[in-house]
Amino acid sequence: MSDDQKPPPGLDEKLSYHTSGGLEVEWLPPLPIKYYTVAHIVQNDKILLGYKKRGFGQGKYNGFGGKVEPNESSLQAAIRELEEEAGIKAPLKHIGVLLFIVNGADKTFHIDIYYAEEFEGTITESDEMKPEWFSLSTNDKDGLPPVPWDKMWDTDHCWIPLLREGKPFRGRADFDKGESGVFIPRRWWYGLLDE
Ligand SMILES: Nc1nc2c([nH]c(=O)n2[C@H]2C[C@H](O)[C@@H](COP(=O)(O)OP(=O)(O)OP(=O)(O)O)O2)c(=O)[nH]1
Repeated sequence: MSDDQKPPPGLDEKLSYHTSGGLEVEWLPPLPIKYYTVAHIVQNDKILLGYKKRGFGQGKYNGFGGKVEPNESSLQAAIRELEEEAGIKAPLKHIGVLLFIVNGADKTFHIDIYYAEEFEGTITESDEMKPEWFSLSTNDKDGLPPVPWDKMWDTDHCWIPLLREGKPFRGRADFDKGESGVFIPRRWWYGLLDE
């Protein structure tokens, strides 16, 4: 197996190589794990994302999520965060894991990634997120804007398309933090879970 095909430290399941980058640098050393969630509504060719108004990742578009609290499961946290941040309830399905590490930080983010094709309730803006629909298709018929990749976490383009296909995946993305506080992707790897 060539170096780029080999899963990174921390991903122990049986995976088929999907994509990678930043191979010229080493993976960052392991750090204690903290659990997070991120959830998306995906309906055919459209995806619901939120513009993050404050906190970590401010100014970026992302799915809805946050920290898993001590007395809840990851799925419970994902459902709670989706309701708090977008005002809706959805039958979320687990599809991916992203290990996210920032150079110089004190923890590894283990991010459980969820999606659902349906939801209940009215999509509502919250203090933290402004929800908006985007098109995953290159020739959208509904007049929706395309997914704003340049305003999202770098490397999300590696796995967002897998949500539409319902393909389980695992990945790792290490980032450096630039002087102006921008996050610069350092090394990343994504694989599909062997079914
Ligand atoms: N799509 C994507 N999401 C990421 C990446 N890195 C990263 O931390 N996230 C997500 C995981 C969490 O949903 C969110 C960080 O959690 P947060 O900062 O919102 O958590 P929080 O404690 O403020 O949230 P909360 O529990 O107070 O609502 O960002 C990434 O590379 N891609």
